[in-house]
Amino acid sequence: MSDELLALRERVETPLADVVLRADDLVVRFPIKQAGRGLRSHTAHLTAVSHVSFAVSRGESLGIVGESGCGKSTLAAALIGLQDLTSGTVSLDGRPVGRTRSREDSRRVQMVFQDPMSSLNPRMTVGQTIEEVLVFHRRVPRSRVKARSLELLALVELPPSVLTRYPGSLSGGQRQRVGIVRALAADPEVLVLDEAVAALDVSVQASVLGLLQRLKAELGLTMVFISHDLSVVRNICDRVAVMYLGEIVEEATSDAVFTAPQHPYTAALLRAAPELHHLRRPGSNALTGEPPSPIDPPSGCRFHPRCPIARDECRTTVPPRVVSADGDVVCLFPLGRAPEDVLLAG
Ligand SMILES: Nc1ncnc2c1ncn2[C@@H]1O[C@H](COP(=O)(O)OP(=O)(O)OP(=O)(O)O)[C@@H](O)[C@H]1O
Repeated sequence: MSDELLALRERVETPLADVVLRADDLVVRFPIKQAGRGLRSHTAHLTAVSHVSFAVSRGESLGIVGESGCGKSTLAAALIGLQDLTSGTVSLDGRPVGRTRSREDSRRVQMVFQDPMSSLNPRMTVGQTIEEVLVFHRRVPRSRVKARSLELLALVELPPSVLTRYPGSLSGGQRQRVGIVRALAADPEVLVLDEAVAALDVSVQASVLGLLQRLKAELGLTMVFISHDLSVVRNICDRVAVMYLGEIVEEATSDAVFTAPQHPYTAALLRAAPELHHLRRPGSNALTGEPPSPIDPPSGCRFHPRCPIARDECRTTVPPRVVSADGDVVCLFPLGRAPEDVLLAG
C-alpha cells in the first residue's frame, strides 16, 4: 500500500473520540423578498451556508476563510446557536445540540465578535461584564467572583484597574481583550472567533494574535477562527477550511493549504494576499470579478465562472468532495493532482 493510501486510511480510521465540535451538513437559507412584475413580489431563497461539514478536535484551531459574503458569519452564528439552521446538525462531544440550546450547551461554545464596542454593554464596567458571565454560568461561588475576574484579566495581560473601567474608555486592543475574557469567563470548550482582529490596527492585531496563540498553547483552547485575512489564519490555525459561496471547497492542514493549495479558488485567494507573496505559486491566476449571487448560484461548480482553469464539465457537473491524505477538495480538476491520484471521491 502506498504511503499516501496509508496516511489516508489513518485519517479516515482515526477515532473521533477527540472531536469536540462537529458540523454535519449544515444549511442556512434566508427567505428574500424580490420585486416581481407590477406591485407583486415573490419570495426567493438565499443559501448562505450550503451543506457544510467539518470536525474540530480538542486543542485544535480550525480557520475558516473566504471572501466577504461567502457565509462565514452566518456559519459562526449557527455554531453558537444564534442562527437557526435550515437543516443539519451541530454536535458537541458527539451529542447533537438542539435548536434551543440549554444554558450548559451555550456555555460550552463561546464567541468573540469583531467589534467589541457593539458586543459589550457600554453601561457596564468590565468587572460587571465578567461577573455577569461568571454568575450566569455558575462558574465560581459569589465570594470568588472578584478573584476569578482578576485572574481572567491577568490571563489576557490586562491590569486589575481595568475592572472598574467602561468599554468606551478602553483602547480597541484592550476592548478586544475584554471580549476574549468575557468568552473565557464561561469556561468554554470551543471559542468561535469571528473576524476577531479585523478591526484592530496592524500592531495591535499582532499582539492580540500573540495572546491567542499563548492561550491556545497554555489552555489547550479549541478554536474556530473565522477571517477573510489569510495571513492571520496562517499564523494561528492548524487546519484551514476555505469557503466559497456558502460551501467549503477545500479543507486541509494550514501548511498544505498555504504551500500546495488544491482548489483554484484557494490558489487565487493566496495570490490576492500581498502579505503571502512568498507563497505564490507560479502560474496560478489572481482572483477576478465578484462572487455571483448566492440566490442563484452558477450550475455545476459554483466557482466555474471565475475559475482560470475551468473546463466544459465544470459548467455542468457538481464536483464531488475528493478526500486524500493531503486534505479534501471539491473540484473536478484539483491543482497538482492527476486524475489517477484521486483516492476517494464521493
Ligand atoms: N439575515 C439575513 N437575511 C438575508 N440574507 C442574509 C442574512 N444574513 C446574511 N445574509 C446573506 O448571506 C450571505 C452570507 O453572509 P455572511 O455575512 O454570512 O458572509 P460573510 O462571509 O461573513 O461576509 P462578511 O465578511 O462581509 O460579513 C450574504 O449574501 C448575505 O447578504
